[in-house]
Amino acid sequence: MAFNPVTHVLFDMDGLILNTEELYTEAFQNIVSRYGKNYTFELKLKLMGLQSLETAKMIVSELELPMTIEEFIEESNKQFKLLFPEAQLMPGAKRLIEHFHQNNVPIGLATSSSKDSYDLKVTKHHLELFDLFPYKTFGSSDPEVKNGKPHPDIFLVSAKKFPGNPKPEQCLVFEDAVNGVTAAKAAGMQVVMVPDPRVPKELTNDATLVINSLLDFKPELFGLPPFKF
Ligand SMILES: O=c1[nH]cc([C@@H]2O[C@H](COP(=O)(O)O)[C@@H](O)[C@H]2O)c(=O)[nH]1
Ligand SMILES: [Mg+2]
Repeated sequence: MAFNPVTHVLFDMDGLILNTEELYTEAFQNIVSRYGKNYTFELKLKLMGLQSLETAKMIVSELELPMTIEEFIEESNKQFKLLFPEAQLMPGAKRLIEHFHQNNVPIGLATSSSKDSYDLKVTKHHLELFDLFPYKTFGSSDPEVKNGKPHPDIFLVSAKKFPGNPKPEQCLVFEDAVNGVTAAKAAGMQVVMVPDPRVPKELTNDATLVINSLLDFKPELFGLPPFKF
């Protein structure tokens, strides 16, 4: 399959740059275990990439938790404070972000996380890397992002921040989540998916390209500067 050349790149964060998907699973399992429930991967698949309020609503209702949305959010925040500061980088993320930076490819962050959640995940260990993103959009706290992924809003808002006003087809998105891939396609962008190995293959079909790890990405496929070694 032939890919179209691009000039700009947008990165998802959770599960793509940082291993925070594992940490979300741990955080939510810790809460729902109190009620003898399971935070299954099937449920997680549906809400990965959604805005945080939507996520909380869905978990409380699908698992029929005997607590309010507000209580669930409060308990989640306690878990996140413990777990997120130790988030680790996913394989190849640092190499790829630094490569684009060094080669003057404009990059933006398009995360569904709120700014507070981003701070918890990034401030302690990863500030230097995330400082390489001149443009960042926080989908759960940016009023311009009216609808979360799988709606296209976050990628359109993110693309608008680049100088020169690139068209959607000039932008390449990196995503791990099915909802993120749907959002990127709806925005008219090509999308490289790096899914969790548990994602059923038929749910990856909409991605322009599926790879196992960011280490496998070849920028020249999309007309971007290749790795020299
Ligand atoms: O197990 C989960 N995964 C992901 C999320 C949601 O996904 C968003 C992260 O998305 P992104 O990959 O766009 O940064 C978070 O804000 C969170 O609401 C979640 O709640 N639970
Ligand atoms: Mg993600």
